[in-house]
Amino acid sequence: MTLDEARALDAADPLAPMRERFALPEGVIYLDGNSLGPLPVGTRAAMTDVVERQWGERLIRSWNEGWIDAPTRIGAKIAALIGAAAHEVIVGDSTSANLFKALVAALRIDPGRGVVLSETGNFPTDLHVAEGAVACVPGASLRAVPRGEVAAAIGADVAVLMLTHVHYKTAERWDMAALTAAAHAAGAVVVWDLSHSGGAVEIDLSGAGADLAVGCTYKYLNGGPGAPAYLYAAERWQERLSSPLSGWMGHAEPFAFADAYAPAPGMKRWLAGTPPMLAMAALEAGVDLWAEVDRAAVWRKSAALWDIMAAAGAAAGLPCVTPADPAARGSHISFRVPHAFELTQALIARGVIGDFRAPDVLRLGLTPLYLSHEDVWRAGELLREIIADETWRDPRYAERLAVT
Ligand SMILES: Cc1ncc(COP(=O)(O)O)c(C=O)c1O
Ligand SMILES: Nc1c(O)cccc1C(=O)C[C@H](N)C(=O)O
Repeated sequence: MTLDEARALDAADPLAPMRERFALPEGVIYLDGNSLGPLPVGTRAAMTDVVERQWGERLIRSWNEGWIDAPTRIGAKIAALIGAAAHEVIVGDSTSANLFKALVAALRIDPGRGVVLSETGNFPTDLHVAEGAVACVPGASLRAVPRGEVAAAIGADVAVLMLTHVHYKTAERWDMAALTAAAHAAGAVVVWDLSHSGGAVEIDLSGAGADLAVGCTYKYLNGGPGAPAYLYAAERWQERLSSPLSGWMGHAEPFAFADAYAPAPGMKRWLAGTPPMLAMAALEAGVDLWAEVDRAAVWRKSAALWDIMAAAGAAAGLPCVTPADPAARGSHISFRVPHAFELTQALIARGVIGDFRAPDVLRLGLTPLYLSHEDVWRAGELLREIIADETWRDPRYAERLAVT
């Protein structure tokens, strides 16, 4: 790929105007939208409105003027992105907390089965939360096996298969329909973590016959740092499952102030406490951008950006750990290299922000809403340069950071 070819792709790119909707700093090529999405321009006005007018002027009346329904309203918008029905998704709490709720609820379906099956090397919070969830359910236990052994390990004792659809480090993608079918055939349910796939790849929860899913909104949905996460429960499970975090906002009648808990119908039962409205407002502004784009164009562009960076990585001699088949991966690309940390820091010093995942992965997020083909081409050129001239060996780039 030449610079002119990249520019020709940009000239024909139907998503190119979306770049103006993000407040990205000058001189930065942002390849970390898979960890923290950038600020949408519209979020500023949304935050001003929620603070100045909704909170400042309308005060508590705002709960009846759109706040109380925000978790289901925003959930319905996210549902459209993940192949769910509008009434199957709710927004609230963190992905970690939602995962806990989903796992405990799923473990309680059949007390005769107690195993949560997952993969070793899953995102740490998934395994940590599963450890905590099994400790809350008598007879339950966690079994994590290497990725290649997961399918064969779905035995009669498995209650829940817990998988991250797109792997945070390698971007490997599970075949959602196949794994869901395999789990169902063995009598288990599946909890999918969509954190690295929501807004990154096409998802069809309904088509896959999915049971439960959770996902993060501060990555590809651009909801802001620590934005509330989402939880999906297929309609067929909604009245049978309830949340172990049985808080008042999940009650059928929160303002009856009853002593005894009675779960709300539908998805509201998964709420625990009061929704964080400032964060909800930012999230909604990010999610609303998705209504304006042709999603098929997003997935196509993601594959084109990937090809540009894969070619640059190959030219630089970097081993790629992300599958080449677009159907088998997410929207980031990862290279395994012993000096990945230093390379990441050297790139950041030159304006290309990616990230490092310990111990040896350089990870680059390819987000079609605000990256051009030229951006990715330039980032690839810089990567080749830094490797060729060995600037990454500068001792400054070895200084460790608390958050990577
Ligand atoms: C697969 C996966 N699950 C969950 C999370 C995050 O969970 P939380 O928002 O609770 O920190 C991340 C990233 O932070 C992730 O990559
Ligand atoms: N949530 C994060 C944070 O608070 C600080 C730094 C990174 C994150 C992340 O989201 C990490 C991300 N899930 C990952 O895939 O590595």
